[in-house]
Amino acid sequence: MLSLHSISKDYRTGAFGGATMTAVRDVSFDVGVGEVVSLIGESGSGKSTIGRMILRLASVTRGKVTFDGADISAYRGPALKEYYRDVQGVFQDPFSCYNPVFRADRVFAMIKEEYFPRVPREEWAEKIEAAVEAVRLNPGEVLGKYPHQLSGGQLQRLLIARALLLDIKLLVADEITSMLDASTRIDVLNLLADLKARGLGVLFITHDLSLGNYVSERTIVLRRGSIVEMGPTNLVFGNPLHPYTIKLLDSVPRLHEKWDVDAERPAEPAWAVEPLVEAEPGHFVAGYAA
Ligand SMILES: Nc1ncnc2c1ncn2[C@@H]1O[C@H](COP(=O)(O)OP(=O)(O)OP(=O)(O)O)[C@@H](O)[C@H]1O
Repeated sequence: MLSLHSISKDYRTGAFGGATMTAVRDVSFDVGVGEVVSLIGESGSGKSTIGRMILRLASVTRGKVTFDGADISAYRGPALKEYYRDVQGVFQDPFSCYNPVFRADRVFAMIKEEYFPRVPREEWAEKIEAAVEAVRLNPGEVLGKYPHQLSGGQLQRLLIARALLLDIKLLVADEITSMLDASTRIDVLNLLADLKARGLGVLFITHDLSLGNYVSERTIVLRRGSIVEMGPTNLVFGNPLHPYTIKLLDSVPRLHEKWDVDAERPAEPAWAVEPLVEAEPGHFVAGYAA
């Protein structure tokens, strides 16, 4: 379904844009139909940049992203609109996606105008109810409410319901649980399991290793823009082989801390991007030597 072919992203930095920094380097992976894949790494490792490139919110500097075999960079106008029928993103901060002046379900009206202008009002109302129920919300409790009358978890689920109205094939979920409290977080994770059961593919972007372990069948560990380890989640968690993954697993309680680039650099002067080696079937580790 979705394939990343050696994609890289350079950002221009410096006062006059004269310098560049490579935020993502030679990243390749696939997300299959109905597959949940976790993309894990510390803050600044390039996870969101990858999500944004998949969603066409950031350009790809080198390499390409294909969906069902077609290069997505070529899509313009109607073709891009069709792409968004298949692929949608949900992000960290649900509050920022709503205008406090309007009722929260206005987000559905925008989809109707754009994609379903001719669907009759009653049929549309039924579609909305079904989508809202699919995200484990009670339509009577949430429809017609203003954003401030709903919780972060409810707002987040309404955004997922909006994506479901389009009958998408892939959801890019970027830190969708990080602003939720612990119990709501579990609800949203259970919801992802439901979505998977419906055949939806999910790229679950998180800095929280334990959440990745909970939801995904495949895990990709990103470090400074490069993949250091990837494979079936049980192997990556049960038999981590790259020193960075081992360190991440050891430091689970501290993962929310901002990664301090300058503080870490002197300790690892010789760090380089190493090619991925298949250490055991399906389990790839950068620079692995048996
Ligand atoms: N628009 C931009 N211009 C310049 N640099 C950027 C831009 N967006 C991101 N970066 C830089 O690219 C690197 C990767 O950022 P990115 O947001 O992809 O990381 P992340 O792993 O998602 O981190 P977080 O979990 O904090 O969101 C960071 O060093 C960031 O400062």
